[in-house]
Amino acid sequence: MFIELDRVEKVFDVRKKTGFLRRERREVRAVDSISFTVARGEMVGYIGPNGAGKSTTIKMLTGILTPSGGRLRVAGIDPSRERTRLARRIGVVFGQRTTLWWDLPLIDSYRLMHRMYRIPDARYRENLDRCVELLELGELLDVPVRQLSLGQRMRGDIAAALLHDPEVLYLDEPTIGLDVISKAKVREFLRELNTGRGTTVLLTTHDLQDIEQLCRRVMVIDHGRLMYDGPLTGLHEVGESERTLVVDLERELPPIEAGPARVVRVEGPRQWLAFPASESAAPLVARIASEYPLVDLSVREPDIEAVIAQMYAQQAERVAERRGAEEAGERVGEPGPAVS
Ligand SMILES: Nc1ncnc2c1ncn2[C@@H]1O[C@H](COP(=O)(O)OP(=O)(O)OP(=O)(O)O)[C@@H](O)[C@H]1O
Repeated sequence: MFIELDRVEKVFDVRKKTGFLRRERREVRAVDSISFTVARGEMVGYIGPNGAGKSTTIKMLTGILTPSGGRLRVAGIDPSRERTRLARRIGVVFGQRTTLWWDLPLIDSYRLMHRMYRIPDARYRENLDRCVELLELGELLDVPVRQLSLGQRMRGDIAAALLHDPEVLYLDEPTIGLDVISKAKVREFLRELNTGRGTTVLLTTHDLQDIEQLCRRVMVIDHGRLMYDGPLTGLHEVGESERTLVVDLERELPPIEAGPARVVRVEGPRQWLAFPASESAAPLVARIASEYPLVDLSVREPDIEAVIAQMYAQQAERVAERRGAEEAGERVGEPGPAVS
């Protein structure tokens, strides 16, 4: 397998100021025992709500962050140990940030990368020419990056990530904020990259159409846990299975025992318990209230369900808009009364 994660964890130690001199320490379990594999040449969607742990996973895959536990390999390499060696084989695009030099013309960023990454001349030329052609960058090469539109800059960034011919490309929101035409260009390019060149692609996005048009497989992460791994068609099943009870206790205590609910997260005196969505929360709440020093409590629907519902709603809206536009077009095109 090209990418392998075996019970990978990332725990952040966060210190929060709670008083003049007091600081509270708490753990954030950003990635919680995630296991998956990706074969060479696959294109996989990696989705989840804000704060689910997507970026943390990608940062571990690139070696920027070291896992707190578990085993992780990309092309047989342990990313955090051999980050430089791995860097030659991977490409990364963060939609919200650019790796390009803001004040320089686009081509100068590419020239700098050519030298910085010691890309052999022939390979650099060939890759640059291909990206310029397919991403339609020809007229943009002499334009300073700050003057590019978001869509142009994104295409520029994708080219930058591919100049050294990586075997795998990680994309974090590559179509965010782009207009319909730019989105289509980026998607078309990624499809060609994956099918034509066999580049493995891991795609993080909030846009269901990205997934629909590009990925046969999608992985869903929520609260650091992998909730679903399979074809897009099965996605609606996600989140239907469990709800979460968020319990605030008077003090830090060992994990609450209240089957069938199970504690999935503890942060100081706050505990999160997952329980089957089909069951009523009332008996569970009553039991915890009688056995534990309870301060506050709330029931949370799965975030991921909301995200997926939103993704589908947006898509439905787009379809409705398109239909509306088509119908309006038909009306305009309808023959009017004959004029003699
Ligand atoms: N350096 C850090 N220190 C402390 N906590 C962090 C750090 N980086 C991320 N976190 C926390 O880890 C959790 C997962 O964050 P992450 O950025 O991986 O989520 P995400 O799924 O990429 O979200 P988004 O869609 O908003 O980008 C969040 O609770 C976040 O606050």
